Amino acid sequence: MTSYDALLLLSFGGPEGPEDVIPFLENVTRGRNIPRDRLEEVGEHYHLFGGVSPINQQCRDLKAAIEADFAAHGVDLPVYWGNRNWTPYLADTVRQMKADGVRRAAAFVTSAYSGYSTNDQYLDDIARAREEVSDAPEIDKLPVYCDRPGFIEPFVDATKDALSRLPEGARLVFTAHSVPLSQPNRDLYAEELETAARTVAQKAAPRTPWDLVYQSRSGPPAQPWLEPQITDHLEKLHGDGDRAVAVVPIGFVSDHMEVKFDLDVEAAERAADLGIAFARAATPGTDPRFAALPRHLLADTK
Ligand SMILES: CC1=C(CCC(=O)O)c2cc3nc(cc4[nH]c(cc5[nH]c(cc1n2)c(C)c5CCC(=O)O)c(CCC(=O)O)c4C)C(CCC(=O)O)=C3C
Ligand SMILES: [Fe+2]
Repeated sequence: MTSYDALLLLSFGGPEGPEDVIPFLENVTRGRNIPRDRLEEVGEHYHLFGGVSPINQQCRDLKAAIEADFAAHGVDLPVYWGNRNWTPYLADTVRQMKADGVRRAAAFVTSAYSGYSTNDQYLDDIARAREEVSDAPEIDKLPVYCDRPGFIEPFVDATKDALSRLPEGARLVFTAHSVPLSQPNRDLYAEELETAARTVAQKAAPRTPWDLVYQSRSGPPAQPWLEPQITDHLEKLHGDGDRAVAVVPIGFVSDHMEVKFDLDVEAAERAADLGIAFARAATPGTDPRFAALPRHLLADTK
């Protein structure tokens, strides 16, 4: 079905204990002009969870789910896992792949969209890791998958579920990670998010009004980023008389820290202060339809 001899699961990485938090944040923000205050604040988010980001376990679980999907469908490819910002570091994974005799791998990235942070930066990671390993295997990133059923359908079900936990008349608020307006491919990222949100809204609740907003901005306050921010938007909705929102993290594939803190703690608290009923939709995580996506994307390759 494919000329690849391995699948590489490529992700962001996160700390696995309190002593990892600062070195992890330094890795993420190296050369990126993030104020020290912001770093300390984000460090506190991780410490609230014992210094452990959920993202690494989610990657282990997703890797196991992909392996199970491959096994159930007769796809005989080993699955490797590497990260940009924490162990297992991508370069170490590439070194292991080479040692195992892998020649040509396809990379499935835990980010569904085009845009710099969501696509191009992962391509840079692959190029840099390959430079560190002599005679490294070839690695092709699989295509952006924000429009694929394996990504959309789990969100449709999760959106229906979140609405079912709320009173009548709830609004839908789709949310994604903000990026600086100066970031390359920012418009493409925002357009793809808009399309994904519209598709999920139409399938899950065609008559429910929806908005697309952003979260987790960092950078210097004077630097413009994609807006509105979710917390500001909750205030606006409150002013308009809305009293229930289902929040759908359409910009993410798992319930990692940006979901567990920025939505489940920060945005939920703001909603509670405003007297807005709040339900957060699950991300695809290890949904079998999502775990089948690497196989479907591979089937389209030569
Ligand atoms: C578009 C996008 C995604 C979605 C695509 C994808 O999933 O890849 C994403 C995901 C994530 N972002 C994450 C964590 C962080 N992102 C930061 C900083 C930044 N993110 C940015 C963008 C994005 N980020 C940007 C433009 C910055 C500014 C610095 C820079 O230009 O690079 C910082 C620094 C502190 C802060 O300022 O917040 C942290 C700690 C985690 C791990 C969560 C966990 O540990 O569970 C995940 C999955
Ligand atoms: Fe981020």
